[in-house]
Amino acid sequence: MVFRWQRGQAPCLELADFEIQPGERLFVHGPSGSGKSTLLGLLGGVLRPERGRIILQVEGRAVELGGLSDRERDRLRVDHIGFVFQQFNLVPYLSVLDNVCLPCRFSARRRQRLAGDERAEARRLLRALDLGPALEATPVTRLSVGQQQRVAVARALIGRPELLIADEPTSALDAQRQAGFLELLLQESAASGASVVFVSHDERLAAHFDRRVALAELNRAAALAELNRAAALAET
Ligand SMILES: Nc1ncnc2c1ncn2[C@@H]1O[C@H](COP(=O)(O)OP(=O)(O)OP(=O)(O)O)[C@@H](O)[C@H]1O
Repeated sequence: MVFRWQRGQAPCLELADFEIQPGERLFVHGPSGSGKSTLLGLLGGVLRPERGRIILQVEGRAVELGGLSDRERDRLRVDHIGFVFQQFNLVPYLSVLDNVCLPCRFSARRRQRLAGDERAEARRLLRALDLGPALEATPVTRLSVGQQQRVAVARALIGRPELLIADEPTSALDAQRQAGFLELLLQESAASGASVVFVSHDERLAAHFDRRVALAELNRAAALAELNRAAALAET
């Protein structure tokens, strides 16, 4: 699969084939600027590859993202993929509980999986992520960064999406809180059976996952750039 941000420029990503198993927790690492967020954008159908295919297994069907219209891709994303972004992207004027329930407002599929009781499930997730009832009605802007991160995880997991995509959600936490937060994220995603793709430049976090992969191992574009740099250095 090949992706470039601008025509005529070198590809940002040129990936060899790779697969993520259902329920597998994958850790992808690479230095800043190596294309981690770009990879997640492609997996989530927010970006389109120039060549190659991205196939998701949903409800026993193999769905190729490139074969869908924009609307179908949006629908697939909201029904089957949970995102945790670097900046969380919580809605500032909504309470904690309403932020967590938000995906269910847009997805009948997620509501169905919860038999329609999304507020009860939002509360269960918040408790599991160590956020007590006193916080439910609080506007998210009054939470600490660590609390906002956990709200973002609860929102991504509500309605049991098959895939959880997380983009450096621990970058603002100290080492001890990172470990606790990751345990919670992985426990909850395991409970809902979701596959997890988690990207970070911090390789210490890899031990928490089933499999780790360096983006450079997958990315021929990065490998080529590295070879060219090495060749240029050897010439000087
Ligand atoms: N919207 C964009 N338009 C053009 N180029 C972009 C855009 N977003 C990212 N890039 C470029 O793509 C490359 C990979 O960026 P990306 O954000 O995917 O890296 P990253 O590994 O996630 O970095 P970080 O760890 O700093 O978040 C960089 O060279 C970046 O400049």
